[in-house]
Amino acid sequence: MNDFPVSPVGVFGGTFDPVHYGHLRIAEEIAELVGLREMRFVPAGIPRLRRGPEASLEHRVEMVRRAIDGNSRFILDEREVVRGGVSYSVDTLRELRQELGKDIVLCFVTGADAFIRLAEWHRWRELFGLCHFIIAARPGHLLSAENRPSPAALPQELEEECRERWTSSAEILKYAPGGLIFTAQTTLLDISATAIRKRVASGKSIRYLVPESTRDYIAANDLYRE
Ligand SMILES: Nc1ncnc2c1ncn2[C@@H]1O[C@H](COP(=O)(O)OP(=O)(O)OP(=O)(O)O)[C@@H](O)[C@H]1O
Ligand SMILES: O=C(O)c1ccc[n+]([C@@H]2O[C@H](COP(=O)([O-])O)[C@@H](O)[C@H]2O)c1
Repeated sequence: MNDFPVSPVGVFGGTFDPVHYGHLRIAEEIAELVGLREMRFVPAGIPRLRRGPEASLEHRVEMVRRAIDGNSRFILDEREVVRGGVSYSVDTLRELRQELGKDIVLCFVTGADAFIRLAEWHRWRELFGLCHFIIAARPGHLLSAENRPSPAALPQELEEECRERWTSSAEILKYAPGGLIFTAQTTLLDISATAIRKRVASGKSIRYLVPESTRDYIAANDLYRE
């Protein structure tokens, strides 16, 4: 426990194939709501538990770099692509804790769809010793009346591990380096990278789903065309 509030650091891991306004908007709202001193966008090298990605690592990183440019709280953290190979969040969080210190508050951001699969992650129980989780609702993965993923959506071992960790107070997160789970009431945006890739492949517009920098980059590099 920290004796005084510590301004947390957000860690937003993703495949970002490509980054879109769903990511950017929840990152902005969570940074504001939780009072993050920074939000680190961490593009995955080779992501676990999914096929792909379609765009190369360099392209995905570059799209994130351009999309967050100009937001002083948003930072590109390239450690997973530099590390190479399959990306394990436990390695990333361990490194960050070592660099930033044992008292720093780390908040790992996930959409509800990603969180319900947490028990499939590498050394997943260790994650709670390293960070808090901030869950963003996502259309199709709505939250229960208690503002959590419905217990029925969580596998039993995850539900049990989470049971004593839920908090409805963003303020309380600042007093412990990790171990709690908070659901953020962010704007529901039905935007996914899958739908964006499909739209590009079929020659449809992606304007207003992604920043203009991302749209320009995809066009200039001929990404996601079949
Ligand atoms: N529209 C959204 N609302 C809330 N969370 C989101 C949204 N889009 C992505 N996320 C979350 O952001 C993180 C990174 O997402 P990712 O880069 O895989 O994008 P995606 O749109 O889910 O991609 P794909 O469609 O390729 O699976 C995940 O935790 C995911 O749940
Ligand atoms: O560490 C793991 O085993 C692990 C398994 C699946 C996903 N993750 C992380 O979760 C984040 C979101 O993943 P994704 O596939 O939804 O883009 C991203 O940072 C991934 O590296 C991590």
